[in-house]
Amino acid sequence: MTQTLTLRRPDDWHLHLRDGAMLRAVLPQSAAHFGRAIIMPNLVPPVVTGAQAAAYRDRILAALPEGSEFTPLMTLYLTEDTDAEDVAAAHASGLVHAVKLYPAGATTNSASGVADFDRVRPVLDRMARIGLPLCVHGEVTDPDIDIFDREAVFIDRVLDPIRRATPGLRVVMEHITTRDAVDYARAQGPDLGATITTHHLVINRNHILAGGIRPHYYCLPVAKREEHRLALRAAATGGEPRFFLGTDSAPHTDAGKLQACGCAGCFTAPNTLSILAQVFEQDGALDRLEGFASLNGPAFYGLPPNDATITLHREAPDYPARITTPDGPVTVFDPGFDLEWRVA
Ligand SMILES: NC(=O)N[C@@H](CC(=O)O)C(=O)O
Ligand SMILES: [Zn+2]
Ligand SMILES: [Zn+2]
Repeated sequence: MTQTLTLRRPDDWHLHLRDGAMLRAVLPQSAAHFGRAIIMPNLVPPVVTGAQAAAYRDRILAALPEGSEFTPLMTLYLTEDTDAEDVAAAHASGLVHAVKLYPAGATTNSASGVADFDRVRPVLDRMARIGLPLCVHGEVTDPDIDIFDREAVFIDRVLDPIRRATPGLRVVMEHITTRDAVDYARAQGPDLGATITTHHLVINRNHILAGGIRPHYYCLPVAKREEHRLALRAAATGGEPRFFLGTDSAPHTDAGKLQACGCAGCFTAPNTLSILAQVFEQDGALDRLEGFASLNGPAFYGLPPNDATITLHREAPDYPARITTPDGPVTVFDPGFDLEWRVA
């Protein structure tokens, strides 16, 4: 039995670091294991302009623990008023690596997102020309659409039409949760990638709702039926280059999660790699973990893989059930089974 696993240092292609005290509390958790991360721009107010992204990057760098080698890769939050010139300049300077599309109202802090997709057409056309990827939260917001169908309907009604109208646009389907998304992604060319979270490889909707409601498993897009989880497992562990890790680690305080209308998001940064090693081993694919976590993402984003490596040992990891922050405790995602791999 393999006792030690060494891989190129992984990257996280979808991460929420928040700001202020929460940023300082959660950043060390990601910086301990990951080389780089695509930083989500859904702050309050959102990170819309290049100047705001530069200032946010500076706050992240200032919050990094001494000696840490973590590089934040910044994104811009697409609004109906986004200026294509500003986006292009922020990309050309090397600051911005993607633009994030939130359908207005789809998820946490998405009120400034896009409702009328015609209004962002000039920005999308410009992005296609300069090769800047669009990261997409893929759920429709129509209240008449069942929440478990919102991803599949988004692919048909929004994503595919946008891609047809903007040839050459590079798109990342973020945090996919359905067999429909896996099948769609597989049928596209190399200008389409898809991130998969750690928690969607582990939980289905029963984990949230059966035998009592478990708010710490509630995230968006919400976990679906078991058949969808199995499709995601096959996609993540199957070695196809279009699928890569984006943890969507999304910290909320327990007070925010545990209320009558609780926040969406799972905080997985502290134990993501331990969980992934176990998931890949269960599926007989330990040799493919490096592709998923460390190679496929950089290849899509046109960056070299990290030179540094990370080693895991077969040993129970040691992480707290919740971390303390000045804003209150934040519960770490519980995979529901004992973990066997520890990051050295
Ligand atoms: N995934 C979530 O459930 N929440 C994210 C937003 C997002 O990624 O949609 C957050 O910012 O809390
Ligand atoms: Zn999202
Ligand atoms: Zn997210």
